[in-house]
Amino acid sequence: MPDTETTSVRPAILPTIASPRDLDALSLVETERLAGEIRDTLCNLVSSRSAHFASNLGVVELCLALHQTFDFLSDRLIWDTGHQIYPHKLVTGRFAQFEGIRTKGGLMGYPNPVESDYDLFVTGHAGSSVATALGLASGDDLLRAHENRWTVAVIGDGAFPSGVVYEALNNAKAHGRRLLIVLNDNKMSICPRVGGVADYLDRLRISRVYNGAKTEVQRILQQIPLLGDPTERLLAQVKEAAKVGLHGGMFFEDLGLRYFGPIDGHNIGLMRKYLRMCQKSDGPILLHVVTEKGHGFQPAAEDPVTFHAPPQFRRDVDRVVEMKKGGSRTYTHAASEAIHEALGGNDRATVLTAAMCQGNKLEKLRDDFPTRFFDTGICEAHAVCFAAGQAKVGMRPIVDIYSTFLQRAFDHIFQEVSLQDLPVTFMLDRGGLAGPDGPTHHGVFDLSYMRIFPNMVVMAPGDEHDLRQMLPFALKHDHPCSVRYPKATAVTVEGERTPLELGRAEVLRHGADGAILCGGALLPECLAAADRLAEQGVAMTVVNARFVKPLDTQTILPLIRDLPLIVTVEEGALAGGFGSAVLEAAADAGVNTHHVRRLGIPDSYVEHGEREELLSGLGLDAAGVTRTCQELSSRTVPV
Ligand SMILES: Cc1ncc(C[n+]2csc(CCOP(=O)(O)OP(=O)(O)O)c2C)c(N)n1
Ligand SMILES: CC(=O)[C@@H](O)[C@H](O)COP(=O)(O)O
Ligand SMILES: [Mg+2]
Repeated sequence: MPDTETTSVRPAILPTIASPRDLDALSLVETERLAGEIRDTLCNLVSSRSAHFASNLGVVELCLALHQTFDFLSDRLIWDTGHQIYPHKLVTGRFAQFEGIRTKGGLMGYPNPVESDYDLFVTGHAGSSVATALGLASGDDLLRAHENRWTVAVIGDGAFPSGVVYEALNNAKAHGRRLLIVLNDNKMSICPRVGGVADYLDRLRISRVYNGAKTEVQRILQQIPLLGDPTERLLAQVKEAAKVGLHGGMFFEDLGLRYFGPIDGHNIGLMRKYLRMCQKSDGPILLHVVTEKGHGFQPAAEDPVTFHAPPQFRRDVDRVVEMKKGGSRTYTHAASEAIHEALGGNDRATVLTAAMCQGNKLEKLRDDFPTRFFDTGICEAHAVCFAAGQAKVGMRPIVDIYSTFLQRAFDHIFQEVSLQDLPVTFMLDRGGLAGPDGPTHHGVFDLSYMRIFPNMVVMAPGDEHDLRQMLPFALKHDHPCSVRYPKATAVTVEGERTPLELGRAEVLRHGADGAILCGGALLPECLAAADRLAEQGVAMTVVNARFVKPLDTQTILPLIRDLPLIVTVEEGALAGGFGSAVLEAAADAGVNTHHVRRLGIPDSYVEHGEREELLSGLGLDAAGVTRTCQELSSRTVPV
């Protein structure tokens, strides 16, 4: 791709903002100018690498209004999910480091308390902000009520249907005396938001009740000065307005929250007035703010799906000149094609996504099988129960989901699926290191958490060839199954392959000096390591385990018994993963394991960076596997 065509002017105000308190000196006009500079900075960033974009463009004014109203060194702020945190980072002292965001060693693409006191939790999963904020508000109330600190949760309309939000709303009246929930409604999740809550929010935008309230609240707000004077007397009138039911949002009101809005989330002056009104009031409050995802950059506003996290692109002012092409074919493509074939060949097969239609490349499935495609919204627990229900009555649901997000549904995998022994198939995408999204998105626990459930078959394809066989296998198997694959280019290992059989591994190389047992898609790395070692005269056996459960003990145990060194390899947590399964099986069979080494993710969180560099740092690339085998072979003790 040619060099970026930079059309932006150097920011003048943004570099002077060392902390949000520097925003206090800005006039409204200067604040609006700053909003433009922030947008320009965001545009420049995605000219050099893929990053979350449209969501950030949409919250620039909201972010500025919040920081100009509250002091988030004492008040508390949580951005739900955290993918829209870039403007916040830019005004909380991180402008100078911003260029390196999402690169190894650079700023995280999500909130990170290590970077700033303005970030409270490392997050990346959606929906938890309201509950966490309620806890903060409650704790502050218990510990320092006299300080009148406010807690603000900003949550998007995509995240808002998450079940945990309602669990928190249910408690909000009791504990949220100084809780403000800002509902950022841009009519979008990554794809258009779906479901009854979305419909309700749409109705709130247009209801006549709301229009009446708007007029009334506007009248009161007109009397609230932008800066300075106390507003208590006016709030009494707002309370009255609420009492007589002039507001929309009765659902929230009935739960004990005060509902204000919807208001224009790109009008900084108006938002500051509303926020000040909230600040002078009692919580819990829900402020409904309407924004446009991609605001300020026309192509993103017109196509927020593509521009949620677009590939690198070159722009000319408000125009995309060139967008980096799609790149290589990934395991996600392979899985999506396999699911398409499955639905095509089996009327009982359905596919479920929890708001990741785009990420899982399910658009074609959605269009070709509209009655058997289900988007539950960001509601993973619901998706799993829903799948269990479908399976119970004879369907063959495929839950296509990121490994990390399925963690939300742990208890339902246990109770609704595994305990009932229902034939639900989990296609676990991003099983492994997710790259620039970092620790919130790395899918490194699924082998450990899936393996513990009775009835569950746990598969880890070594390559695309395996993956393509595993889905049809799962759909024929009358029990729960999972198939996990990484966010990586799909590879097919050359040579003759053995057909897939339950609980059977595949031996791809034979060698008497040791064995590499591979549990998943690092298989090409293991084969490359074996090649390098062969060049040095070390002949390694390479096993493609395919099944982490049931484990092929028939193949694996004799190797451990007979060969002088064994290395297990997996792109997952060592605790409880594939290597653990191998050690457990050996221990249970009384086989000595002193010469077994496990390679995988250690007991710590892996930072963000490109997947390849992270794998290399963990010794999980061909060079690392080779190194481990060399080290072991040089101090091999006879078995
Ligand atoms: C538990 C969980 N599931 C799925 C995702 C993937 N995801 C990230 S952002 C997003 C859409 C969020 O929509 P919204 O909250 O409205 O924010 P917007 O991008 O519109 O600003 C989704 C589905 C996630 N981060 N966490
Ligand atoms: C914020 C979020 O959770 C998603 O936008 C995620 O970053 C998508 O990841 P992929 O790029 O791997 O689909
Ligand atoms: Mg949204």
